[in-house]
Amino acid sequence: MEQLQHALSEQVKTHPFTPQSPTITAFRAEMPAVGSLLPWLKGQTMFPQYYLNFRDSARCIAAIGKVRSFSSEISAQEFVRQTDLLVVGGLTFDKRATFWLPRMVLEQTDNKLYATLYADGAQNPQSERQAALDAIKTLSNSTALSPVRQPLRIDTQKADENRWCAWVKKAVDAIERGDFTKVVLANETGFVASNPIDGKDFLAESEKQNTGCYHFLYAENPQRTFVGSTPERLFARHNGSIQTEALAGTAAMSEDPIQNQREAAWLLSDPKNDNENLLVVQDICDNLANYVRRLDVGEVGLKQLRRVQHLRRRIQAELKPPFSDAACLQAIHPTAAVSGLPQKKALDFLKNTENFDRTWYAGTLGVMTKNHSEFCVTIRSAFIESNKIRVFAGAGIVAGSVPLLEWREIERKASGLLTLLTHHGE
Ligand SMILES: C=C(O[C@@H]1C=C(C(=O)O)C=C[C@H]1O)C(=O)O
Ligand SMILES: [Mg+2]
Repeated sequence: MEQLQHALSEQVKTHPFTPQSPTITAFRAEMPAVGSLLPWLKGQTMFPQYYLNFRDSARCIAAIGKVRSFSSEISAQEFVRQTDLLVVGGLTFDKRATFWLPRMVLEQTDNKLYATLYADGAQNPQSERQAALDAIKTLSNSTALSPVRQPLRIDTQKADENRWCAWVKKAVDAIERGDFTKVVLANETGFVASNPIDGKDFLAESEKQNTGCYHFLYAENPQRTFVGSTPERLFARHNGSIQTEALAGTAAMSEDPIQNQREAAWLLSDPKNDNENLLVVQDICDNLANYVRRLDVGEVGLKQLRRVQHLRRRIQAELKPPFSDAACLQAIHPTAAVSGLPQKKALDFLKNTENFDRTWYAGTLGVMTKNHSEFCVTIRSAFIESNKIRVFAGAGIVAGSVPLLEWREIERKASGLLTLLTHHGE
């Protein structure tokens, strides 16, 4: 990190910081890859803080501070197109957009660590120079990660087993009446721990145990951190190609490989779960239709995790120019994997049934650049506030859904995060 500090200070010292230049300057430096970026992030006091460890590559981003903000996906995209810089952020479940250009971004790939520091020419030159120098100092801050295991006590639950089963029954009745074909109900459960839970420690433990996922963290301020480990991609775009997927339909996973295989065979042949998945395929394909010139849906496969396994169909498409991330976000989020189908009817049902605001749960977080953008779906997630944690989990309700089985499904999904606190790691 000293290497990065030195290289960046040299650049900042010689930069003119001309008054009222509208442009953003990016100062860049690189060094060989280090271990996890989470100890660095844990050592920071600058907010917002953002972290995204990608699912299918070694790429990982950690960012602090904010130089510019964008309250719509369109304005974020315009900025990215004009400047060729990166923005981070996303959309809440109900599509409120928050994107920003951070002050400092660390990006790690297989073998390199890149640091980029941004300075805004539209700001006062003296204060921008100072802000840049302050950001460079953060590179030497780092706090060792600590274990997170501790006793938890359940505090509040938006739906207990009985209420959940009533919600599911109401949904199945509405499906039988023909109001909609799928709705994804969710629950929020709050727990109290004896000591404060550190979001970075928690996520580091999740990275160890919940492999095969995107790991994300977003903290707007020191009081509240949104974290999670999701198996689900919203989309990844490389120039004009996008890769998305229908991830829906669930069976149990345990430490018993024979049992897991039995569950997998059942999942792959169960019509109710296949229907859950196919409705997501239909939703994504219909919503992308206007923006693509070719679209392929892959064969059904399995996405196996620590506590659950899912059906997955990969979807690959060629976008029509001008390859718009904003259009993709608006077209497919929230997919029928987290909302339902038809969407409007399903969302109305959720508004009248769920007794909490989802905010960032089942939203999307990612990064946007001119040529490459990637967003995950923020399920398997939680809010951490001091010694309290609120965990979210949902399940797709379709014709044939059995309330008690859907209850077990959401309890298993939530356990992916909760067992990090309550069980012994390896
Ligand atoms: C809504 C969630 O997961 C979604 C619902 C699934 C299902 O019902 O089978 C599977 C994966 C996700 O599409 C969640 O984990 O909160
Ligand atoms: Mg399900």
